[in-house]
Amino acid sequence: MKSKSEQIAVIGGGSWGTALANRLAANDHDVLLWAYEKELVREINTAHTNSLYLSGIPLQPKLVATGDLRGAIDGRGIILLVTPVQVMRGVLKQIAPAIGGGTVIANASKGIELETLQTVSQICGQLLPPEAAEGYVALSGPTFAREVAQELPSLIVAASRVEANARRMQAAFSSPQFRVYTNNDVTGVELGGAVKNVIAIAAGICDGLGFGHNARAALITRGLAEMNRLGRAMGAQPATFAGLAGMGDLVLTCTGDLSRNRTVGFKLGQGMRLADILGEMRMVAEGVKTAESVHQLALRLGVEMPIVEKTYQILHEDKPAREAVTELMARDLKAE
Ligand SMILES: NC(=O)C1=CN([C@@H]2O[C@H](COP(=O)(O)OP(=O)(O)OC[C@H]3O[C@@H](n4cnc5c(N)ncnc54)[C@H](O)[C@@H]3O)[C@@H](O)[C@H]2O)C=CC1
Ligand SMILES: O=C(CO)COP(=O)(O)O
Repeated sequence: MKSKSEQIAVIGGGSWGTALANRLAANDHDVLLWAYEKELVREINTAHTNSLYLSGIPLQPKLVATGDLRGAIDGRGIILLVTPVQVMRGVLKQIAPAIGGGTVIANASKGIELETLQTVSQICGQLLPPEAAEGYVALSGPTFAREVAQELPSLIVAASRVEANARRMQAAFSSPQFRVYTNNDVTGVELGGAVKNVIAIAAGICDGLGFGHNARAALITRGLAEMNRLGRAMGAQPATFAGLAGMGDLVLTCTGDLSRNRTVGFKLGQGMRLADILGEMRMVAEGVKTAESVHQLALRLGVEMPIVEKTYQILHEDKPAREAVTELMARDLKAE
């Protein structure tokens, strides 16, 4: 299965941007990776490694990095966004004037902008030409960057309202180890990726408190119910949440030790302070800010999301984790 060679810009040289750029380069596409850190540009181009975010993984020698954001997108048919969501608008504003309507814009980042409560597709809708925004592709699923970079079998969803664009991303990425499904539910795929990070923090807290397997399984299941409720209020298709970008990613991130969000929660559950946890991390745990975004969205839309609410209170209002769990368990008894 060999796709036509594409000219692709990947915006964001963190672990996921690098793993995806490497996957595309392995498929013989012409890939230019924009990295924020100058030393990383040099390292990727000379040593073909990314020791800051993906240590120990040899990268494709043909993968080229640049520190020039505007130059990175010049002449590229596909632009793949992979910066943390909270800086996405600032990055997009710099390149938006140079993006033509025919360019395919894809995004692999997971979260909701705190200031506006918008998803990345909504941000693109504000900043990009209508044709580019309409053809937006959301990439999401259970995919730890390190495992994708190690070429371990992984599955992901490419969702777009323009089917040809979802198929184009599917063809560009697919390999015997990387299987891409298409989907047309952009909202559902984006919400799945954003909400699961918050529930993963909650699952980490639960494990850090030593609450056992029953509690974790219950949290994943009720977390999925909350994801579904928010999705329904925002026009997503319920079936999406039973798929890779919903259940799949929720299970991965709530149970996998490679998850940064789960790790933040685990340390909180063990009694560490959030500021100290984040102070030790170079990488991003999107769920920390997205907990507040999703909590605000739920309030605005009148959607009941008790796990998200308690996670937000633990993270941002200093609520003791044990107290939050006691409150969750004491909620009115009801039918499932
Ligand atoms: N790492 C993973 O396994 C996966 C990550 N994601 C998502 O991908 C997105 C990017 O995460 P990672 O690649 O993991 O990042 P990372 O945590 O590995 O690295 C942080 C990234 O943020 C960039 N950055 C920091 N400050 C910046 C600024 N002011 N402007 C622009 N860039 C800045 C850094 O250059 C680096 O690329 C997130 O939304 C994450 O949820 C999605 C699937 C898998
Ligand atoms: O989204 C991810 C896997 O699908 C990565 O999760 P973390 O950001 O929690 O590491």
